[in-house]
Amino acid sequence: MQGRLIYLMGPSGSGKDSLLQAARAPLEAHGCRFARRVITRSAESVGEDAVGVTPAEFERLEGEGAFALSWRANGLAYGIPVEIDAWLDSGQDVLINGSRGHLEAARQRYPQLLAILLRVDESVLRQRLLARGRETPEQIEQRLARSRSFAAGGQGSVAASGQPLCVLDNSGPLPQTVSRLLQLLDEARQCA
Ligand SMILES: Nc1ncnc2c1ncn2[C@@H]1O[C@H](COP(=O)(O)OP(=O)(O)O)[C@@H](O)[C@H]1O
Ligand SMILES: O=P(O)(O)OC[C@H]1O[C@H](OP(=O)(O)OP(=O)(O)O)[C@H](O)[C@@H]1O
Repeated sequence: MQGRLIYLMGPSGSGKDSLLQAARAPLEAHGCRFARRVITRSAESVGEDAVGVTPAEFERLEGEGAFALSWRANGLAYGIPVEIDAWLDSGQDVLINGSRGHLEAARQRYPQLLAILLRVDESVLRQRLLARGRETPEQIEQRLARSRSFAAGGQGSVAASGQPLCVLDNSGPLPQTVSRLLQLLDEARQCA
């Protein structure tokens, strides 16, 4: 049986990377794989364990078909390595850090994907982004504005497609969100 693509998305600062790290061990114990993203952001930048490449390298990799999914946002390019297809084909579930803006394109390629939207109140988001210190205050405001435009439910928003979407709140302590994620994935497995 084909594995399931679990597509985690949410605004900058909602805790995607923290959740991926915290849930990694229990999910790997269940055979779930984690894709390492390729990003045109310097490798030493704070945050996730991604492969940092130059824009030219990214274009070359993309042209060679190295990515199962790729998108541009926040002035950066992001790629999910094509090796996830072999993992899915061998029946393993794969969890990725996705983009709200790319969700519909991702569904075209993976119609069975499980979409999970991580959310946090905007005031908490701003505080977390400032505390993380990876972006400038101006970049943080741009990310918050991007988030508001998705939340408004207009064209291109995650809510506009009418497709199933699980919402996971990360306003509370991270261990609580991890438990809810594991529970949600268990339920989804039983429905599959
Ligand atoms: N549940 C939580 N409670 C408190 N702080 C959190 C929680 N989840 C994430 N954070 C913090 O919020 C900041 C943004 O989280 P991060 O995982 O980098 O978000 P994202 O990957 O979605 O941008 C980080 O400094 C992280 O430590
Ligand atoms: O369409 P969106 O949902 O806005 O997503 C755009 C991009 O922003 C996030 O990445 P990134 O790691 O750069 O940002 P973050 O860690 O600040 O969330 C997310 O993982 C997407 O790659």
